[in-house]
Amino acid sequence: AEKVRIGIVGYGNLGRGAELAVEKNPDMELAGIFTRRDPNTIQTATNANVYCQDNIRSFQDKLDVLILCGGSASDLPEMSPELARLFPIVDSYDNHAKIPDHYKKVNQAAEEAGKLAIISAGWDPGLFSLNRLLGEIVIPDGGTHTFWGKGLSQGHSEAVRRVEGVKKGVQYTVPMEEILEDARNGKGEDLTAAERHKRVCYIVADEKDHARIEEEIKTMPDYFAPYDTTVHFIDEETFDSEHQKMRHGGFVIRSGNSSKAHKQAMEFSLTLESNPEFTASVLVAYARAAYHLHKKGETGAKTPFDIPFSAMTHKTSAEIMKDLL
Ligand SMILES: NC(=O)C1=CN([C@@H]2O[C@H](COP(=O)(O)OP(=O)(O)OC[C@H]3O[C@@H](n4cnc5c(N)ncnc54)[C@H](OP(=O)(O)O)[C@@H]3O)[C@@H](O)[C@H]2O)C=CC1
Ligand SMILES: N[C@@H](C[C@H]1CC(C(=O)O)=NO1)C(=O)O
Repeated sequence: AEKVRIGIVGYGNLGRGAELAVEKNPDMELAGIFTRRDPNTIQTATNANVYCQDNIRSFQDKLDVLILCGGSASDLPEMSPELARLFPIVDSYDNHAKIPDHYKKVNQAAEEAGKLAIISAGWDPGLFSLNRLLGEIVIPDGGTHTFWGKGLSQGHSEAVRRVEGVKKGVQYTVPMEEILEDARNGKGEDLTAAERHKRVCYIVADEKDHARIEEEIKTMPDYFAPYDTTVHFIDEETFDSEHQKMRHGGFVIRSGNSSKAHKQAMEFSLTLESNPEFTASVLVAYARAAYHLHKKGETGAKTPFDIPFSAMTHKTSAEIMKDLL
């Protein structure tokens, strides 16, 4: 059977993860990696073809779906609507406060072009969103708790790297343990994410820029402003030796009452050795769905809530029926 031809746009942590994830899916092949940098400077893990992103329009008959791996802070708001006009796309846009705006812009572009776009795929937004909704559906009288980490948030790390003067940077999200325990006992359901987590950044930058960079990070809307944030400035060799891992994970807990007599609880958790490789694996599954749903004539922007698992799997409907038994 014909393979789904994938294009990866943006070769950072997520792009490298996507390159490896395509290899794990026999019904897919990597048509090419597109970058805004000089393709000759890019070393890939799988000897993939690397092209200038400016030339992507000429690939319209050479690939089926684009997986957009740019940053949510400033790349995807421009790229997703622009590329949704040319190809079916999947993105991982994760600035929660601005997802409705992103959806509107991408939907308009995709509808005008008669293309399908799946936005905000990944794990949060993404798999955690699906489990938050499922929890509300099956335990209507209850509360939902989301915890991330301790681990490296790619969205927050990419956002700090975009601050002028930051040479290297990462952000770790740290859940408050005492609140995590309460959540398991159904307490604290009205706490905000900022009341449940601290954010800790490690930055390499010139001393003269430290005060400005710290201020810009701590006041950054959506990503940092509501949180208790700590910014550490370290030298480059410490950064290179201590901050290369991108572990992450977390929980979605829904707890509540099915009657006066009984409490119920539901929990979905992730333990990730590589945040980018896991996220990319989710994006590849949504790329499969984008391909099949687009072929059926579906158009416009979709979120993970709109995508049936049956479109995300390579298995036939008879095979997934067997999975139910
Ligand atoms: N929804 C979810 O659950 C998740 C969402 N995400 C999203 O994924 C986004 C991307 O994360 P991540 O891949 O870690 O970000 P990176 O900073 O690694 O990459 C972002 C872009 O920066 C450019 N870039 C990468 N490395 C370099 C470099 N050395 N020099 C110059 N440019 C570079 C690349 O574009 P180019 O090749 O064109 O230069 C790349 O696409 C995040 O912003 C986050 O929002 C991530 C995890 C989970
Ligand atoms: N979008 C996040 C995925 C999870 C992690 C996270 C956080 O640590 O704040 N929020 O959502 C990422 O980019 O890693």
